[in-house]
Amino acid sequence: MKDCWHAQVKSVCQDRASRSMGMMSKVVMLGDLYVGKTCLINRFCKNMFDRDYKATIGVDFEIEKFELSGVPYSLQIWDTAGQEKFKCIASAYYRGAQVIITVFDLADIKTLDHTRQWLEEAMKENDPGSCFVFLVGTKRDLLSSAECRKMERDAIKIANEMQAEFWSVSAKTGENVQDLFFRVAALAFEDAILKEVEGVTAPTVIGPGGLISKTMCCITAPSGCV
Ligand SMILES: Nc1nc2c(ncn2[C@@H]2O[C@H](COP(=O)(O)OP(=O)(O)OP(=O)(O)O)[C@@H](O)[C@H]2O)c(=O)[nH]1
Repeated sequence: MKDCWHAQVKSVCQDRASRSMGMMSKVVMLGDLYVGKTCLINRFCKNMFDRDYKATIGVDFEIEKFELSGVPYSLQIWDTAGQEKFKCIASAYYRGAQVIITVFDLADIKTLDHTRQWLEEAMKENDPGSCFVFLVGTKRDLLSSAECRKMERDAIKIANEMQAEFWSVSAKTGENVQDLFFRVAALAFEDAILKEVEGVTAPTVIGPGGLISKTMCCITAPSGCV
């Protein structure tokens, strides 16, 4: 069965690769103003960090291109404004997300409390269970290791409630930023391929993903597949 699943995945990848047919997944970043959403995207997509704050007006997006198992693959990363006055514009872009990243500032506990509300808003526009959810604490560089561990304990509780994967990062130093987005890409890519493989039911939880770089990816079979 596992061999059969691998063969089907391989055939979908080969077919797409031979036809140079790309795949794309939509990622939506949300969270309070000033938590560092734009900086996180800029660190990953442009390897840059800007210490000056420029509020996002409504929404913005970046496309990051990869090649996974020979298949051209892109993440369309939507950066939404945290300011209340732009909420109605930004929420129009929540629909159809494969991945929702709720972002908070590790140095500001109230932004962590607000992540539940942000996720609730995003899930009004998406079907339950249709998205991978990440909870990401930013500005890790501003905290001592002890402060960081304390915040992370609180954040993990909320991540468990949200059924989200928790990551602690810094856009300033770049710590964990690339690993976070590679993990996002691996999960979203596996999910997109699974949906294409006929007769395979997508599992609720997908395994640890594969090793992924901008030029290669190794896909693991879902845990439910024997
Ligand atoms: N020290 C430190 N500062 C950061 C980090 N990430 C962002 N900042 C700073 O935090 C401020 C806000 O960052 P943005 O990325 O603009 O925040 P945002 O969440 O996109 O804000 P809105 O667009 O209003 O929703 C800026 O002054 C950044 O320089 C980080 O990892 N470490």
